[in-house]
Amino acid sequence: MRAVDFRCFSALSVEVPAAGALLTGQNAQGKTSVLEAVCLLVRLHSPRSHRMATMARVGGAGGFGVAGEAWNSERRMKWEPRRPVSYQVDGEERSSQNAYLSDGGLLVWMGNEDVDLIRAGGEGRRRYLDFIGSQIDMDYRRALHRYRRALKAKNFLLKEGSLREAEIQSYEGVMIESAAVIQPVRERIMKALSPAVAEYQTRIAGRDELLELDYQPAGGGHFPEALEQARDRERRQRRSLVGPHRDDVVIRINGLDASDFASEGQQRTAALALKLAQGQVLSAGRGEQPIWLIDDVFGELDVMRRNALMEALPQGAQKWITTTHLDWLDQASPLGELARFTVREGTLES
Ligand SMILES: Nc1ncnc2c1ncn2[C@@H]1O[C@H](COP(=O)(O)OP(=O)(O)OP(=O)(O)O)[C@@H](O)[C@H]1O
Repeated sequence: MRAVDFRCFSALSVEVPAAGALLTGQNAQGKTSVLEAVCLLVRLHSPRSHRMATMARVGGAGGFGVAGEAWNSERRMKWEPRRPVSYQVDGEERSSQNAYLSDGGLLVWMGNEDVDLIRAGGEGRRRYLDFIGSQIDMDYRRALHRYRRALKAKNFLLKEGSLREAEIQSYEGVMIESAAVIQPVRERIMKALSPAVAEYQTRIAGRDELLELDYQPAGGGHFPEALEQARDRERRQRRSLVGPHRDDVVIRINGLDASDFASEGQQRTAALALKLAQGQVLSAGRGEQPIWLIDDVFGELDVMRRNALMEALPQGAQKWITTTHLDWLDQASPLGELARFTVREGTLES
């Protein structure tokens, strides 16, 4: 993988074997940025920022580029201010993000902030579902994009108290069409996730802990009717109140809502279980292993969970793991075969 003017790296070049890489370094040296570059190359997406401009190196030429071999093809993306983003596969320009991603690879990102999937509001859980849906189903990705655009336009009109009712209704038409793709896929994903998450929770906790996922589509899954019923309220409150952007997933452990009742340890275990299950559903959906980007997780876990996580990660999959120290790594561990690098002030040494 190579990157130019990306975050703190003026030039980054790293050859990684099929097993993956273990990146060690103190805080603020560039470890997460390496994972972020891989994430961008594979999914054109950063878990840290929606704004490409933040990824261009401060003090650099203004733009950035990322390139690398993945899935038997050479992939490149280049971002420059005020220019269309360039996406290339094997030297050929791809016209859009969708075209670039259509034969791209799968990916799971794990980080300590994953605990917010349990603790925080529904937005993170929707993003978690969307990340799966967008990787296994291009129609889902397209529908989500259309839905978001129509929602934004509708909210704009509602906010200005606009009387352009016909226009609002045409955006609602697009939202209804897109929701008819989004919600059934979310439901399917939830069905595939539920047993996997429950199994990982018990495995990582080391005891029986019943973890249940309960998908709650906003409006009870009957979007057009819910929209009709919410019409006056939406006009009064000047914003969209129903639809897939309000769907949620309630997570219960032993019958109790995990955000309110689970212990810190149970929540951390559930976050790991959700990500492991994400990987399982992705590989079942596409018949190949995702790349695992694991940011600073191992050093923060207790021995039992760390060992359980190590064993639960699929053996054949490529893993990129960052850590500030290697005290936790047993030489006999399956992660021992990963290539090792030290990250120091925006440089990488083997
Ligand atoms: N666009 C940018 N240009 C230059 N430097 C940046 C840019 N964005 C972030 N940085 C800096 O890059 C450095 C490395 O950040 P990164 O998050 O990759 O570090 P890290 O090694 O993962 O740290 P930690 O262990 O604390 O998570 C930080 O000092 C950060 O402020």
